[in-house]
Amino acid sequence: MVAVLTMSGISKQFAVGGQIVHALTNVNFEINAGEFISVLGPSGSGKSTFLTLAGCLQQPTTGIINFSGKQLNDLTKQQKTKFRFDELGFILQNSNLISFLTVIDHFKLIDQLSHRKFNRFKATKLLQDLGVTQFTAYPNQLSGGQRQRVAIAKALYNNPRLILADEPTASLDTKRSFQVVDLLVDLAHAQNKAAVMVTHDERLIGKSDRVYQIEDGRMQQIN
Ligand SMILES: Nc1ncnc2c1ncn2[C@@H]1O[C@H](COP(=O)(O)OP(=O)(O)OP(=O)(O)O)[C@@H](O)[C@H]1O
Repeated sequence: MVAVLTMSGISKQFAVGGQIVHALTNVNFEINAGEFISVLGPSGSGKSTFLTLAGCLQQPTTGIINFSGKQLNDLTKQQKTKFRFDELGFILQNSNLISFLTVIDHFKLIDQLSHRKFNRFKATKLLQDLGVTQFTAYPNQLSGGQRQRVAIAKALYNNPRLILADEPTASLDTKRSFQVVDLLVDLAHAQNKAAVMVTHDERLIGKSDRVYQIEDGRMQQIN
């Protein structure tokens, strides 16, 4: 087994109005290449804090985060930005698409930023696999569900080693939700990716290799 992400003894505290909020307490987590892991938790339990730490978007108060043997705590701001772009695929609740770019232009932009030739075949295949065919539409011409599927395709486009999905099915109907989860599971298994999905929806965790639960900032494996 090849560990992609290891979080050891992670705690995160915030100072709010003279009080300390313990968002995460002594979290230990590991995900290997080829694994699909679900993290279940109610609102305010620490799920977003967990994902932002895993995604190198903020620093833990204590603890060590390793990505394929590299300590993320040690990276400079610039190195972190490059690391996120090269290695991570983020799927958020809201699609965060750029209003003045068409669907296909979002993929052209990713290739431009990477100084690569645009791979139209790869972009359209990914979109079609997710049920999106409106390649020349602008975000405001799509439904919320369609926008989210474009965002998922975007996250997968750079072929990331780790996929971090924050309630990725929040704006999708039941059928599409299961399709998206199936796609993430397939990606993990067939392409040896590590994928973490944070969700409150227990119906979606059936195909997970492992399930963690997070409550009041404490995380434990339940399955
Ligand atoms: N930047 C911050 N400053 C102060 N407190 C914070 C900050 N970020 C998170 N918290 C607190 O940490 C705790 C965990 O929050 P977090 O957003 O990680 O939970 P969550 O499970 O993602 O919730 P939700 O599902 O509602 O988004 C909460 O008590 C929250 O108020």
